[in-house]
Amino acid sequence: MQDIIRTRDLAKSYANGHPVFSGVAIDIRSDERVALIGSNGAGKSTLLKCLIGLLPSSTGEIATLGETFTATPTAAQLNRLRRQIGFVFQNHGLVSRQSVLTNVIQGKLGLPGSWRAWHHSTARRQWREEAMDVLSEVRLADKAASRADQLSGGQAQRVAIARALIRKPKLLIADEPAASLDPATGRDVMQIFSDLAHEHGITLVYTTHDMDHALNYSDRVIALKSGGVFFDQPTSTLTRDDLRHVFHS
Ligand SMILES: Nc1ncnc2c1ncn2[C@@H]1O[C@H](COP(=O)(O)OP(=O)(O)OP(=O)(O)O)[C@@H](O)[C@H]1O
Repeated sequence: MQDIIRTRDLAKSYANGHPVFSGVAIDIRSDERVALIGSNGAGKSTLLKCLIGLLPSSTGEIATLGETFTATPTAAQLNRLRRQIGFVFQNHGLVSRQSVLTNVIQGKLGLPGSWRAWHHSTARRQWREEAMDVLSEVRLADKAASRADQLSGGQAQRVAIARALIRKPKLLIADEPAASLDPATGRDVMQIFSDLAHEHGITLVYTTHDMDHALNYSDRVIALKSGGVFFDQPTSTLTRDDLRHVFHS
């Protein structure tokens, strides 16, 4: 299987000099679903951002989606990376006064011809159809005409997943996608996320503090602790006890 993300000897310190992590070597392959875990401040978000070129790393090499760079990608590399990546964050980031359909079509922004994605009325018919297809996949086709601020937290997060999917990404990056949801809704969102990534052959990398979300929706878990990778293992080989060691000294 092809490597989607590969790092060697990756380190990151912020301007204050405190190293967040060092010596990070990971290989994430095509179609894998990877949970990135670690305590608060372990460096999960920092690592995610470095991997996709949104933050400069301090030393080491990164190859993401075939773009190899040290510290930061070039503007052209960043452009190519953005076109192939879908993002979902803890706060869904929908435009509250716009319809669900418009929000999903806006997932096309940044792709060629995307000025037409500002509103569903100017979008290509094909994009409106694609938006309805991805809304069906997250079971929200009946909410297409609703305003985004009329949705529950779980529904909003499902729309955010649809908005990421319409980009037809090779890589989906999700920073704590279920952190603000109640347990049942969080499981529902993670299941949809994990199933759709698998069905579409998209590599999924998500961060979580929830041991069940790490164990139930991934193929592999990478744990950060004490400034480096504590373990990197197939999920099938891990127990809750292994995960507990990540969160306790
Ligand atoms: N912009 C910044 N400038 C300086 N230090 C930062 C900055 N962003 C994060 N840090 C520090 O880097 C470390 C890692 O932060 P990061 O947010 O990556 O951790 P995390 O594992 O994602 O945490 P959480 O689970 O709380 O979201 C923390 O000590 C944090 O205070």
